[in-house]
Amino acid sequence: MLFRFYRQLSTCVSPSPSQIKVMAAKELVEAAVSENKITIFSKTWCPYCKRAKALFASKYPGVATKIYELDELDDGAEIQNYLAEKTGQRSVPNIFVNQKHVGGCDDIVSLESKGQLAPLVNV
Ligand SMILES: N[C@@H](CCC(=O)N[C@@H](CS)C(=O)NCC(=O)O)C(=O)O
Repeated sequence: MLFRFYRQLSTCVSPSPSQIKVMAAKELVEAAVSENKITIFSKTWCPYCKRAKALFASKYPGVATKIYELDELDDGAEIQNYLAEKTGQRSVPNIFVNQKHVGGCDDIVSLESKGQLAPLVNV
């Protein structure tokens, strides 16, 4: 009886392994966005991600860019879920420039073509 009570209590107060993964994903995203000038949440096989990574590499080669390949991370699904919650965007690439969410590939291609990406990068 007492054992069952303690077991129920511990499931209430200590997070489950899946809850821990969700919390870790949130922490990773928040730390990545706050610590890096450019952060790209990507997937290795995604053509839009390849285009976005190539754009930053060619136009802003000297700017530190942190890339997370979600398909290579254990908690990639949780990171993608948290990004959807945080930004309203589920697709990759999901890109942040100087802590600002700028969207996906089409968004940065459009900003770059209008000369509006450089001011965000070079603040
Ligand atoms: N218009 C978006 C298209 C991005 C897109 O369709 N990405 C696909 C991968 S290529 C995606 O996120 N699919 C859902 C998923 O992988 O969970 C952009 O320019 O970034």
